[in-house]
Amino acid sequence: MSSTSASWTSFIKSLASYNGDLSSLTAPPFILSPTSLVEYSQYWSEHVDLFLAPNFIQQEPNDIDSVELKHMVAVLRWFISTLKSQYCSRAETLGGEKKPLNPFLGELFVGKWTDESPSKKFGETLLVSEQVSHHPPITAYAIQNKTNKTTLQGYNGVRASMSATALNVRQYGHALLSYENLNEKYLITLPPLHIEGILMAAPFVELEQKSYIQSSAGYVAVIEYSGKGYFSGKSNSFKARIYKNISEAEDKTKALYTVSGQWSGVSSISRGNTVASDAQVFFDAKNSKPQHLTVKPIEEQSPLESRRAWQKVAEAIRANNYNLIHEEKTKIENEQRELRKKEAADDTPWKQKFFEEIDYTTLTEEDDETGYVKLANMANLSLKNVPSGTRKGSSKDNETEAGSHWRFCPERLDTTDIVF
Ligand SMILES: CCC(=O)OC[C@H](C)CC[C@H]1O[C@H]2C[C@H]3[C@@H]4CC=C5C[C@@H](O)CC[C@]5(C)[C@H]4CC[C@]3(C)[C@H]2[C@@H]1C
Repeated sequence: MSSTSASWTSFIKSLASYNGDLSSLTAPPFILSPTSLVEYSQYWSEHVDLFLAPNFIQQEPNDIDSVELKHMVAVLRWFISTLKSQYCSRAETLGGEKKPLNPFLGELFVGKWTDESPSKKFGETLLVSEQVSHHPPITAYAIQNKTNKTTLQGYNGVRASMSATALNVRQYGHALLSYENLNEKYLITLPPLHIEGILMAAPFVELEQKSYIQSSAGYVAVIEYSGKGYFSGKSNSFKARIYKNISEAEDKTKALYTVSGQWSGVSSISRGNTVASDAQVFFDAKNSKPQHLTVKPIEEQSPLESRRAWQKVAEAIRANNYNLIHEEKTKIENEQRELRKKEAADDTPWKQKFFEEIDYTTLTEEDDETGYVKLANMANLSLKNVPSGTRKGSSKDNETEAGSHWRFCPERLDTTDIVF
């Protein structure tokens, strides 16, 4: 048995006593990614043209659909376009899903997408991603395009549990998309997922159950996910239906549009609630090259920036040098422990740079300028700190703890010394 499979076998055995904290797992080096989880926020905008598309969609003279419905279809297309980068990019570049580096409190990842449009109508798009919590791990992010007054903000935390053969992951958090010029906002929830293939040491992500996109214009998209052996038998499958509002979503025959196929491949769209034979191609993930963001060289980065902070660990992982990985990781962990001790002694707790914690259960729709409360109420979603997309009153809407969420503070971006 090779050393790899020997270490993987002992790793699988360790999973039997998995305690629910992913960072506590000491996975063997070949399953470790040299990339920190704080970098995953970039996967929300590797198709900048689709992210900005609604800004360039106007009402046409003999349109059947309202312009808001046309924008809803465009936002669904952008969302579907993010999934392959979010959930398959490690499999494509590293040969399989990997365990990301566990970001330290305050770790930053910033970058920008340059304007690749022929007419230069996009302008620059900035990403700021910050580890706002270490226990539990929570990453908050904002993607801002000032030229078209378009901003995505959101946060993500995961809770995972092992079943016999898969790691089941519940995502906490949401994304909020705002098109200021259109006076439209969208709430996007995050689907549950599971990691299959762990026993064969070839892990990959499969999305499951449902997620929602609620438009401030009332339209709502309900997306159902499935993998091999479900309704289509293919991996990475989904069926999305757009409805006039959440109450009409109770009846599939009221769907205005139905989109179905593979989020990592081709999907098609047709009117109504079935996918007709003359369905049009909706999105083709395999033939839409993602645009990677530009990150400044490590020597120009601040000590809090991810690729500079983890540089030595990332090099050790790429060299498959287990002892050096452990040595360099321990240095970072000890530094962090010392910082926390000093903060506790001086009573100067760490302050998040670009985001603030917020309890939405205390806000009325009018008070909440992010628009989250109004959109969550429109979609009948819980405001509490429960798995993303939990319907109000459902069995999972049971948390007693107040709704601790994270909100972007755009004004802090204007005064920061961080260089993009
Ligand atoms: C089971 C223990 C273990 O370490 O096995 C190693 C395996 C690679 C499986 C565990 C890791 O799998 C990784 C996949 C990661 C998710 C991938 C994409 C996203 C979307 C992004 O927008 C937010 C983060 C999220 C949900 C990642 C969260 C962390 C995951 C589950 C990693 C697991 C530790």
